[in-house]
Amino acid sequence: MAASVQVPKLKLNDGREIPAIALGTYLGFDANGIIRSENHQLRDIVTRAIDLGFRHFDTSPVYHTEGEIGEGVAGKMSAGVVQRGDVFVTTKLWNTHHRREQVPVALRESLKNLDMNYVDLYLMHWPIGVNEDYSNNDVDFMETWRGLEDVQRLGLAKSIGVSNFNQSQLQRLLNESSIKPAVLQIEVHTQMVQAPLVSFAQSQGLVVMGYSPFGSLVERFGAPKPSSQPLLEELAAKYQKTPAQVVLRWLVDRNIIPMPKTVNSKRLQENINIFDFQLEKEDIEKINGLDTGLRFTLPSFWQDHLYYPFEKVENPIPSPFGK
Ligand SMILES: NC(=O)C1=CN([C@@H]2O[C@H](COP(=O)(O)OP(=O)(O)OC[C@H]3O[C@@H](n4cnc5c(N)ncnc54)[C@H](OP(=O)(O)O)[C@@H]3O)[C@@H](O)[C@H]2O)C=CC1
Ligand SMILES: O=C1CO[C@H](CO)[C@@H](O)[C@@H]1O
Repeated sequence: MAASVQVPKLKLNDGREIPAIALGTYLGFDANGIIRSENHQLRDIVTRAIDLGFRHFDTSPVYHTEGEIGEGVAGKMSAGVVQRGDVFVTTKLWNTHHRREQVPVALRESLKNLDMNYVDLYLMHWPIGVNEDYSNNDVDFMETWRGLEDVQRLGLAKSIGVSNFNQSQLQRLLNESSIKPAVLQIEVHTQMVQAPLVSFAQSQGLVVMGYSPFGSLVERFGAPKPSSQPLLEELAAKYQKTPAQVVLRWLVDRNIIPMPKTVNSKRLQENINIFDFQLEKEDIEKINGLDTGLRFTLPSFWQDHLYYPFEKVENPIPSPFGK
């Protein structure tokens, strides 16, 4: 059996610590909507991940993976491998629950799915509020934030933060919040380097979590495979690592928490074996140079929403959620 990796931790502005890599658990999307785990695939990968040293799991009620994360963690707790305090669980508030009084209701539902009595980190998934039928509403994300402050005070979430906020939204949140956000979760990969937003958030004391770290590597939307990216191949040979490991380390060396998703045991092991090397500064800069500003998560169907965080496009894609 592979040895367990000792994952370092970063300090949050609320005094707590957060493991420096998380396992992503969004299984993707097909014609039937969000793909669900079958045959306990996700529970088993969480179990394996704990054996390998992963201690941080990222989910959301829209991923339908909270239940199997809870089962995987509970199994390892029963086996005496970890205690609840050794594991860091991040989940998110979905857009249909942005009114202040809906926040504890939504989090209690997530806790029921997880079979836990608190989460380590609760993130506002988007600054965008929608009604049950997915029509837009104009609930101010500051109202929603008051709800996140409430659940932290109630002890249901140890730390709170946001995802998919742009810089001006984050600035407003910092100006108007009673409890400052501890984390900003955004898309970060070699084609979406996010230098200005990352440095702004870090300068304000937030820890940045980078989602879709392989966004530009995997073969989707015609993007090249890792092996076809000459710079990453070259660096992989230099550091005796794989291109995927070089990319994950590039995030770690920028003090960003990578959150790679895999349901493959071999790649799981590959993705956590990144704490025994470090990229030289000039190599970090070379990778920064791959930036094209390409977003994979671009929900342009929400672009007429008052709090849509990204640039608008000419032809918005149809919404996969209701109307
Ligand atoms: N806050 C937000 O709005 C968002 C948050 N997220 C979070 O971030 C996580 C990660 O992002 P995600 O979009 O899933 O994409 P990733 O960038 O993690 O890419 C996942 C893909 O990469 C493959 N892969 C994993 N490891 C390797 C490797 N070592 N070499 C080659 N290919 C590999 C996976 O395949 P396989 O499984 O077969 O290995 C899968 O196809 C999500 O799971 C979710 O938790 C994601 C999107 C938005
Ligand atoms: O986290 C995410 C992944 O999937 C969701 C649904 O497709 C996205 O909206 C979201 O940001």
